[in-house]
Amino acid sequence: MDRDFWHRKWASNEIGFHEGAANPLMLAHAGRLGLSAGSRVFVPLCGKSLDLHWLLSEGYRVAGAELSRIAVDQLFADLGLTPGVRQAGELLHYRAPDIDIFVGDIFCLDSELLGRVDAVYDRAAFVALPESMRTSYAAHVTHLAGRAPQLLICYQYDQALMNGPPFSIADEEVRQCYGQAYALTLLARSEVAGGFKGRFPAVEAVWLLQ
Ligand SMILES: C[S@@+](CC[C@H](N)C(=O)[O-])C[C@H]1O[C@@H](n2cnc3c(N)ncnc32)[C@H](O)[C@@H]1O
Repeated sequence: MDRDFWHRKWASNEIGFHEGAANPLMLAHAGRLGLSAGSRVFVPLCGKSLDLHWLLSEGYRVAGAELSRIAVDQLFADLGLTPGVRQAGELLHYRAPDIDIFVGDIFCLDSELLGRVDAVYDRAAFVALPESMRTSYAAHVTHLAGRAPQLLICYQYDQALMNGPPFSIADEEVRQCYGQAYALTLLARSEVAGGFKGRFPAVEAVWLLQ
């Protein structure tokens, strides 16, 4: 998945991954991240997710990284916020009270620019990347977050039935990518209602990384 793939998706509004409400698994399990008012949650590959709206409404601060400026413009419009925008190295930094979004390749983001992170919420980010990128993505996010706890949601399905993204992630891969830096707890496995894209069975696995 190169950058053009995602830019094309946003340009043609082919964003089937975007959910029309806050993610139920996040709502069910975010409590395990030990957040308190003012905690800053990093959402890698955030798109224009309504999960960010929910995090803000709960009194948390949000930082995100997203390749597409279309997505981030829509995110701020949906939030009813007018961001300040500045160039930050190779990235654009969109900011408004309690929210910072870094627009560009997440691999250009460093921990100094990102700032304090109390937790990471990863939905449709790790699973959006091909296997060849996932090890370096996991290491990068772990480093950016200073090993802050993470809530990670992964799909599991028969990869022979569909090319990703989203990709199917075996438990073993989560352990390989994150097991050195974190203690891992599998919080839940949840059947995707009606199957994946209505075509075949799939499960979502929710991991807590501490
Ligand atoms: C499957 S979408 C998920 C978006 C969001 N997490 C959600 O739940 O709706 C993956 C997102 O990652 C973004 N993306 C892909 N590669 C990226 C990269 N290298 N750096 C930053 N964002 C990237 C894409 O533009 C896309 O919006």
